Amino acid sequence: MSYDLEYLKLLSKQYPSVDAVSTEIVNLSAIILLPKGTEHFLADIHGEDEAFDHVLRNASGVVKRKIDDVFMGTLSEAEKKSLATLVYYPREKLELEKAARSDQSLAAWHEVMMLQLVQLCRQAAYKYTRSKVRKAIPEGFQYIIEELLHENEDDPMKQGYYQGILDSLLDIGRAEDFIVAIAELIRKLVVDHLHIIGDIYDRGKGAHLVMDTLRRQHTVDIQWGNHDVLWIGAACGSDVCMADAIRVSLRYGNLETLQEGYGLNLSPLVRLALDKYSGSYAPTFQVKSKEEVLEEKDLVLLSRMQKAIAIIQLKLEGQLALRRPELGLGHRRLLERVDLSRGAVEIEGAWYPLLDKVLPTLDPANPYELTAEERDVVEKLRTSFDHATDLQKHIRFLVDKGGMYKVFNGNLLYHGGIPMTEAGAFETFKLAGKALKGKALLDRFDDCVRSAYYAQDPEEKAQALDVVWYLWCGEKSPLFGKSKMATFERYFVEAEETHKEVKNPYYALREDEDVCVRILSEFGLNAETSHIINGHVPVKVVKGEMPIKAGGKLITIDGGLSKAYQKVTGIAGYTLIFNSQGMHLVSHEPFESKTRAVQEDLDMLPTSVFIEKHLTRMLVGDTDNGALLKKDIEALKALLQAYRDGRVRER
Ligand SMILES: O=P(O)(O)OC[C@H]1O[C@](O)(COP(=O)(O)O)[C@@H](O)[C@@H]1O
Ligand SMILES: [Mn+2]
Repeated sequence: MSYDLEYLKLLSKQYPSVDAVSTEIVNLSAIILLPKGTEHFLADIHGEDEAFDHVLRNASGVVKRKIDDVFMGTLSEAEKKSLATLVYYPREKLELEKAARSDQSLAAWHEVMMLQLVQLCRQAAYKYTRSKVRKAIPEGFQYIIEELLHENEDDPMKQGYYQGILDSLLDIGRAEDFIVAIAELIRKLVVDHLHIIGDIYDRGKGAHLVMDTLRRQHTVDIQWGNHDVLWIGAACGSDVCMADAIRVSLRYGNLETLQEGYGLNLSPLVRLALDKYSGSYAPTFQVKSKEEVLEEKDLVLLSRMQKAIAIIQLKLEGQLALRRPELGLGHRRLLERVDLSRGAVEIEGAWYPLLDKVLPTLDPANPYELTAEERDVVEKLRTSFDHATDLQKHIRFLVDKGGMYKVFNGNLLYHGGIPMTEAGAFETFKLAGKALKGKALLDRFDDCVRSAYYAQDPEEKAQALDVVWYLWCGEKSPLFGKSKMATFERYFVEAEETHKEVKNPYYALREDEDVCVRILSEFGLNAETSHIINGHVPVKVVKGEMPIKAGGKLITIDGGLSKAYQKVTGIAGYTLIFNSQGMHLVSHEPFESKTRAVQEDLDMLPTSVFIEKHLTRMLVGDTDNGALLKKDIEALKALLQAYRDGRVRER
């Protein structure tokens, strides 16, 4: 490859001499020979912050495995568990020990723990360059940790020096801070890159806490799930997305995300609920699966609020279906098919009695029109969403770090599916008058989400926001992919056949290896070595379903990290781990609680489900980043040559 002289001159600003450029060439050439960093894949968190946090802290069992390796035969099982808890939750564990020990015993314990953590950290760091480890060390401890990692405490020449560092940390009261810092470093080193395959948001109470954790994560990418785009739409100005995001939260009694997390003011909705829905309501509006015991009167209020916002959602949804007929959401215009005098609704040609006939805000002549009071509620909620600083920060992060899909180190990651016909062809969908399918369709949807966030032109933004709603619940949405979202039917109709949401043919076809090969090729991947990593539909392990499909080409990792799904999966989530030696899928056992984890050294240790071992170790040079580094090395070599033959002068 030949390089433009101007480009080399520009590069010489960063590497101004033969020495500088040579050092960098040696450095990069060494890096590409190191084993690749470990990638972790998680999906379908659904707001379950404590289980998610634990899985991240214990690196899906990798931390415990490293402890077992390093301290085999030297520590008891109880000691190893206690050390593991210290790595996962250093602050909490330190507090517990402080309360339980005398000063003298505490100091002795600190010293032992510091030593053990350094040994463990060495093991976690061994496959990285010094420079990478240095950058990962928390502020304030760079020098000390680096020294300790690169000294051997058994070397008689260095013993005094090594011990001296630990003693002075104890002496000056910095032992606890040191332990917190090195535990954080260990956790960072074992998860080099995190991939989230969608649905951070939904029914669990802590999506906002998960988002905070993700923002602190050093490298992460997110493939949006349908619940995530619902919140993106809600935060960017779509009132129908906002109404539905609130409705789902209330349905699961999740006020934490709305109120504590984002400080959203729900009082206008409370007033509407009390004013219009103070009578009886169908049991389908009752709060589902709330663990904490709420008082009866609170539950009743939540149900009434849920009903009030559900009606607003159904009206706004009808308006959207009318203003964007091209999205094919006409079948969701159900309020116009409600006959209050008969107390029934017509769905696909059949009449069903309404489970709840108290619809005081419904005007049969204008079924999709909000009443003045409803309009006022929507406006006030909108103001609240627009001004929710933390929500807006989270959504910006979600948009910037997220996408419809990702191609990363030979794998294709997406939440739902690629819309397909029964015959197995990529199904087309028209967006802005253009029929699109496969990768092009996903790319266009991706653009729409970004426009929903960034577009300045109000009409462009409004169009994009309606597409975001479609992504949440549309039949040909790659993130949803079911014939309908039967929200109305679930609330108002008893007949179960109306609740059925028929999945896109993709979900059956993905069992077929040829189909997966075609999908991988569509995204420019070599199907021989690549995998599709999928979420969205919980794997029914209890019914014998396997997460590995299509001869290993597709791995679906929605294992029910969320408690709501554990009945169908029978496990408590999956993590896929992709390190230099291959791919490893593990399943988790249910997580009790952070409190019990800290107090009883309870862990959430995984069971191995599937392993695909590489014949040779995969090196940094074999990764996407490695390919970029190799290009950099070529350019640097050209610069070195240019210095040598005088075309570029050293600075
Ligand atoms: O159990 P609920 O609250 O009615 O929610 C069910 C809804 O959730 C969905 O399953 C969507 O959520 P997922 O993306 O997690 O599957 C819809 O298909 C369905 O209508
Ligand atoms: Mn989903």
